[in-house]
Amino acid sequence: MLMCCNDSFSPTEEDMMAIDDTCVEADEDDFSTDLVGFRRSMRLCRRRSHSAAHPSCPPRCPNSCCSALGSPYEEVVRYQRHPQDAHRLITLLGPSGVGVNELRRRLIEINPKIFQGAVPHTSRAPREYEESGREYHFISREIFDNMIQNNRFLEYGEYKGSLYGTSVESVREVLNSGKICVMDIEPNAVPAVRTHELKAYIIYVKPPPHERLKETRRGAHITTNYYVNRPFKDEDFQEIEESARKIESQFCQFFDHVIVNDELQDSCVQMLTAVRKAQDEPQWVPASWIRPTST
Ligand SMILES: Nc1ncnc2c1ncn2[C@@H]1O[C@H](COP(=O)(O)OP(=O)(O)OP(=O)(O)O)[C@@H](O)[C@H]1O
Repeated sequence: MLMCCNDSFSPTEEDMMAIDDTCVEADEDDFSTDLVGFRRSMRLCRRRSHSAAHPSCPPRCPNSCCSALGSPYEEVVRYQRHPQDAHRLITLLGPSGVGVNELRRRLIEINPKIFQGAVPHTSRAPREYEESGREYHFISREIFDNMIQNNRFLEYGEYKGSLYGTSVESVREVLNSGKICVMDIEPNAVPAVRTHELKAYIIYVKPPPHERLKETRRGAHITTNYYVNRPFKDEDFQEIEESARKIESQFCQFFDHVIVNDELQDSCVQMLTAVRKAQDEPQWVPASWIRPTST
């Protein structure tokens, strides 16, 4: 368990042991196909996802998102979250297959009293064991479309004929409960989460050098558009590396922290430290988050 005093926390020896336990448990975990499907459907659909905020941003966007994407410069100021303020949204970003989902899952597993994911929405029918508001908010396609029109999603996409998306409201719900919301995003959602309200802290998950990538993923399995849980192949590593290069070349200015996902346990420790710093220590953020400009 993590200590959490006055909204701050710091990993202790016990936390590190919890990380060890989590890692061992997770290694031994044999995820059911359904659970894999649950985790994957959001991520796979995100590969073809859209960000709701981008097209709707006014020319002088107060969120400094669109303008920052197109400009090499952005005015920044030092910001420290007040203990009474909502936590910053923690977002994990990285090439598909690098381990973004694994890290997010482990972080929440380490201390679900502190970390939580936002409940996504979907237009697909619930399965027998699913409960609306727990796995997903199950809504009709019509309502989903309506929410898209009203810019209620941070990102959304279609997978196997159903829509999936994460709404600002779902993230807000977690933040309002006092927990730290952890979300994995696709690059095109960067503008949507970089807002005055969410103050997203973006952790980029980077693949390690080629040989280490191959070595560490020797016993691991990947889920692609066509296969659930098959061993990694050389082309997967090449795809991860190629995708990493593209993300880095286009989005590196938005990375608040970079984790090279080599050994999982090290990555978990690094992630905990980064998350604590994001919440409790001064960070550079866009000036417009602190002094929103009038439009
Ligand atoms: N550091 C690591 N060492 C060994 N295996 C890892 C490591 N990180 C992740 N994995 C494994 O790699 C596989 C892919 O990870 P994960 O599902 O988190 O990928 P992802 O980045 O979310 O991509 P996708 O979009 O395909 O879901 C999983 O089986 C995971 O357990």
